[in-house]
Amino acid sequence: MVNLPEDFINKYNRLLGEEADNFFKSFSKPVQKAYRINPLKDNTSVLDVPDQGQVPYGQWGHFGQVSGHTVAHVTGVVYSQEPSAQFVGEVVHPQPGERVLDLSAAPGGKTTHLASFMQQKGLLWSNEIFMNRAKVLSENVERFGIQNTIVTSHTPAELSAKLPQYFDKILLDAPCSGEGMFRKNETAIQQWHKDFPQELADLQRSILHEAVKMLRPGGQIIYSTCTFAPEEDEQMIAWLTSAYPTLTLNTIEKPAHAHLSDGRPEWADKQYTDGLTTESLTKDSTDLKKTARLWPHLLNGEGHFVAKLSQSKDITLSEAVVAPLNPKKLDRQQQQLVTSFFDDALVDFDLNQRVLTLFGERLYLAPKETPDISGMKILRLGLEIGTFKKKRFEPAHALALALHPEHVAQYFDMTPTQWVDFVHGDVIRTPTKLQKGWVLMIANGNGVGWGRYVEGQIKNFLPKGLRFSVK
Ligand SMILES: C[S@@+](CC[C@H](N)C(=O)[O-])C[C@H]1O[C@@H](n2cnc3c(N)ncnc32)[C@H](O)[C@@H]1O
Repeated sequence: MVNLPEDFINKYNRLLGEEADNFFKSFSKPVQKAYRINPLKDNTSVLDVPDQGQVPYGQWGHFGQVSGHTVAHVTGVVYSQEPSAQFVGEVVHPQPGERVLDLSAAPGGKTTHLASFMQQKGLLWSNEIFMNRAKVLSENVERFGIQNTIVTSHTPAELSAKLPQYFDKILLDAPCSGEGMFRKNETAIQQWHKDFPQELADLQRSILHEAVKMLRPGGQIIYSTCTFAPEEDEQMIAWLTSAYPTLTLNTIEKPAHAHLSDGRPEWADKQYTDGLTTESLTKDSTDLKKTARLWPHLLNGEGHFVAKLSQSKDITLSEAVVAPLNPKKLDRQQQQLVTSFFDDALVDFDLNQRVLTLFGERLYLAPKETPDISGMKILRLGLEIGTFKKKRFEPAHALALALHPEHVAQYFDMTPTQWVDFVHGDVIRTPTKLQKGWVLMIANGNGVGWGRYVEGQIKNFLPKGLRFSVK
């Protein structure tokens, strides 16, 4: 049983009234584990993760627990994400070809979900303020095989200075007081104190100011938290629409079978939620009912809040123009090495609609929409193709995870035993005749890394940090 802070109990007893009892009982129920299937992969059938039924919204969510050492996880066919968090991506629902910003993106639950909708088309910009967390985000983007994502590590203000009115859709999955995660995460309870939601609300307001600057006329902003706190939810949206009258709240559809709830208009009144008055001034505002709340006592998942707003098409256009990427060209030797890699190893891999560019010694296929990135802290610039090493070119692990078997000249379909050896870092010996050169290593129909075939042996190019022993 979770040990809840007394101030938290008093606050929600007051706010929820008769419903409070069920709400508090939900904290002693087990956390519901879930995952999403990755539609970007060639084979989306999952062999080694339990399927305990579909999450009631979206097409990719299933209940069940994922282990990090399964084929499904290592090949990026599944992403572990609790069910309520899966609703956020459904609300964003980006279209292929759009420019989308995930402003607080680590570790990547929402980014991988948004990429599933975008089908590798358009630009998905995933930013995370903390570099150590941004690295984890970048690894998850790689495993998922996403080709159109730029991963950066900037403050929201640094980003908005570079990308004014740039995005069609912006998700702010905000840093929050995390009350909705109490059941999942003991540390969230320890960090909480009575004034914590208000402190986070101040931070969220400052981030939202920057987010709005990056929204194009007619664009959409989606704001989400994993907390019940009205200060960070209804009060935040009430503030946002009054600070920016050009933003209009949109209705979030709530299919009956999903047990989603409307936002609570009366909770937009801070005097009321602080218990300073018993009659809320905002109780008749129907607009805030358009937002969505996910309550752990009403559905199978943790606590969440989501709001969707549209920017007017008639706002004044920013005078700052965002210049396009100035791709860094290859020298003649690099050009030759890459051409022979593409000719020898790849088949039918669509290089159009993207820009080949060097970033240090690494070669990337950047999304066509990529803006000028000079001076930015970039961790990933679309699809990493490979690295120039003296007089040779080595394909990137990211490329192996993004390619389907039909995109390569030769692949090697591993048996379950060979997969165990491969993820351990071993050489794979095979009587199968292959051409000398790069081989895409396949597990259950999807790429898992590169091998290089020479005389009956496939040398292992799985990055050392990703190797493990299957017990
Ligand atoms: C709710 S988490 C994001 C979860 C992520 N969207 C996902 O689905 O995996 C909020 C993120 O905000 C980041 N954050 C913390 N302080 C921030 C700030 N001042 N500005 C922007 N982001 C911040 C945190 O590091 C954290 O990664």
